[in-house]
Amino acid sequence: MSEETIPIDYVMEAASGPHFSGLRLDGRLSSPPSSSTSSPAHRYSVSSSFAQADANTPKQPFVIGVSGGTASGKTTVCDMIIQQLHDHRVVLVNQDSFYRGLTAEELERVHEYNFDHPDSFDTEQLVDCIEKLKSGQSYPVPIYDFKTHQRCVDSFRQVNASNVIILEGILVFHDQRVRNLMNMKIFVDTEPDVRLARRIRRDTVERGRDINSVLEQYAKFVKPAFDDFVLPSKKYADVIIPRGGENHVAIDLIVQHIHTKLGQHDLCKIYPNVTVIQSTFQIRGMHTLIRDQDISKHNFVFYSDRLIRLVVEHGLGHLPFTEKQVVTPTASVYTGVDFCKKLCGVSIIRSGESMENALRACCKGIKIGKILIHREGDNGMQLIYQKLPNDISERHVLLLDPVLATENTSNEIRGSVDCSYKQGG
Ligand SMILES: Nc1ncnc2c1ncn2[C@@H]1O[C@H](COP(=O)(O)OP(=O)(O)O)[C@@H](O)[C@H]1O
Ligand SMILES: O=c1ccn([C@@H]2O[C@H](COP(=O)(O)O)[C@@H](O)[C@H]2O)c(=O)[nH]1
Repeated sequence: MSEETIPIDYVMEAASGPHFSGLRLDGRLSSPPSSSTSSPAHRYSVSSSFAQADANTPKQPFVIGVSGGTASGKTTVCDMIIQQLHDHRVVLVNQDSFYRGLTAEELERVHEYNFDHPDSFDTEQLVDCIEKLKSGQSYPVPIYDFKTHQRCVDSFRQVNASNVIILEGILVFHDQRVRNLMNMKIFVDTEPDVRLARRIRRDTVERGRDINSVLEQYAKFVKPAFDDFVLPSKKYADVIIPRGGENHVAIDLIVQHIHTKLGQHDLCKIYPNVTVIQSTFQIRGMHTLIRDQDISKHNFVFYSDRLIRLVVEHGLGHLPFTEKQVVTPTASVYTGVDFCKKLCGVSIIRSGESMENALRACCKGIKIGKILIHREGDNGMQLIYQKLPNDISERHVLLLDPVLATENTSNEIRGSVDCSYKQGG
């Protein structure tokens, strides 16, 4: 392995850091592995560069609060927003996860416990969670069990920092400290009788209740608390969605607004030669696979190749063409096109300085025509773009995702690009 490459296991470990959303296994390594062929300096600089990339993340996450009565369709609306924001990393935090959990005494008299009162939530912990996520740190969110009314003692959901944080719950607008953390507040407004019907079905099917206890709890606690706390907090909403998840128009408008706020399109407006390759769940699925510390080397190479192929194909689509005529086996003339320039591939580890050096080294005598950004790794790449030298002759540069900077890329893929460069550390 050359001085400039980094062991795959380490690259993947570093890449599983806090710039990813979603679940993360507890107890993952966060320090470099002890046995490795790369120099300690290399290993240290990769580790610190990831931490740095996080601290330097230019924008704070966009925090959306979604409130509404029980069974109004909050979760459904959140799922629809997440689906439509597929090209951004989004995490969903449920206020329910911050239920305090009942003491033995309270459990004995569970029918007298008011789960709809603000005091039943640990709001300090909820605030701490959102503040940490906003500042780019990950957070161990508790797991609450609606059947036992307890939190799991030995497990939690490790939520990582993301572009968008959605906080959902009946009382997320009640406390001013929580409201102040939000950039957008949505209230899902559904008729009480529809909500009650849904709640009866959901609580008997999913939460282990019988109809009588659901109705009793509804009359004693749920409805009064809705009138006292949930409904009055509706006035804080920026957007009210009647009919919840059925309201596709409202959800489309909200998603459009979030896209604008995240400034994805502005990047392309400011830098006309930047092209962002839209992410899809399929692409993110492959990124997830290659970053998994348990992936086999064979699968790592297989999925890396598939990802690189997407970038290469996209890059080829940006090359200029000239007309070319060929003679077919039946002796007719076919007028087609031929590339008139070549691609230059650059694989970069996500670090401001080393990326710049990589580009400078790679692009000596080359003018950068188009820059392709693969969304999964675009933070570092936006950074480097702003520092690019512009005194170089004409060629196209293709930036591959940093985690793919290994020597395992297949020859077939390597053959698609004119020149490649590997930079580690
Ligand atoms: N538009 C809808 N039509 C029919 N059922 C729905 C609709 N929206 C939600 N539901 C169902 O109602 C129940 C509660 O919805 P959910 O989105 O979990 O509400 P909340 O998060 O506000 O409690 C779920 O069982 C869900 O499948
Ligand atoms: O142990 C518990 C905790 C909560 N509840 C009820 O849940 C709803 C809130 O959840 P939604 O998904 O927003 O409906 C709240 O009205 C509580 O009454 C519970 O029954 N048991």
